[in-house]
Amino acid sequence: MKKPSRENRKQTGCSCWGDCTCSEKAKGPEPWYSFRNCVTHISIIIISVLMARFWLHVIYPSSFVALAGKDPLDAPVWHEVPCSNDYEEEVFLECKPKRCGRAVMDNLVSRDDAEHLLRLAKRGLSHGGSNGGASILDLHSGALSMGDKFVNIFKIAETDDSLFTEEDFRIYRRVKDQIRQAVADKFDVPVDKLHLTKPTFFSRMDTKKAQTKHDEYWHVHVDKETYGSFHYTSLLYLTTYKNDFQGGRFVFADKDYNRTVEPRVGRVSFFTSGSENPHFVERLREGVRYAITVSFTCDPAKAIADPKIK
Ligand SMILES: O=C(O)CCC(=O)C(=O)O
Ligand SMILES: [Fe+2]
Repeated sequence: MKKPSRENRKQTGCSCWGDCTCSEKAKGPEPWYSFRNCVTHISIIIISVLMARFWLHVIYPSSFVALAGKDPLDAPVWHEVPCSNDYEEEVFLECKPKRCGRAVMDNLVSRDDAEHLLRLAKRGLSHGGSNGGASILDLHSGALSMGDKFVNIFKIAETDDSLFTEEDFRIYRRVKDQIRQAVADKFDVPVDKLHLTKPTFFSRMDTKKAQTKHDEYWHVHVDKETYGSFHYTSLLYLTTYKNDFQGGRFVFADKDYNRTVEPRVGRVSFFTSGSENPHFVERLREGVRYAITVSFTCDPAKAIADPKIK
């Protein structure tokens, strides 16, 4: 159909922009832009926007869903995911994951123990701390972040008798054993086949600008690749999201959604360490976040001993 002149359109009242019923009103020649055209074009635009949103979501899953929100859980959370083939070549038949996924529990570790460990973490880390936003204290090797390096906390303890007590280590071991038992139960592994491995450490994260790669805790990673020996990773949170810090949620970067675990004092989260569980910690916007990463391996050659007062 020939496009009418502007003059002609005025006469027929056929300007769909703002008047989509023009074709009904129009007497005379059929309008060049009818009501039906208008509806078709608007539908195409809506469908295109919805499809673009869908594909963007597939390529960049930006939607966050909470696996475990900040409030106390009534019951443990379990989210099963298909295992990656990361374990196929491995020989630890009784121990390596037969099923994979993530669990979150609020009633495993007592609040008293979590608070005791928080005081221990603060005391230890007060003797060091990185220049960037992430510091660690490893009571097994003694590694403590200091500036952009590490020092040995046990050297510092030699000159400060009150730094660690027997009670600190007793609680640390008890909590580690509670978590180990829960991992063994959930993944159906004989508990004596699960060995503590390194690194197992306290972490402190804050809003300081990163100075080294160690400070950049917000990158998606797979623990089995990053740390080598891990089969099961667990985390015990010592501070609470939104009360003690903003940002800092733990995030499983799944293909469909980012699934979050919001830290709270005493909350334990554990998961299989392969590439079925890529994850990161959201950047902190405010406050300070404390946690312990407790790591387990099936490989007896990679086992580490419980920490002791030196
Ligand atoms: O602190 C956390 O929530 C996670 C830390 C982490 O991903 C790790 O230690 O590998
Ligand atoms: Fe990790």
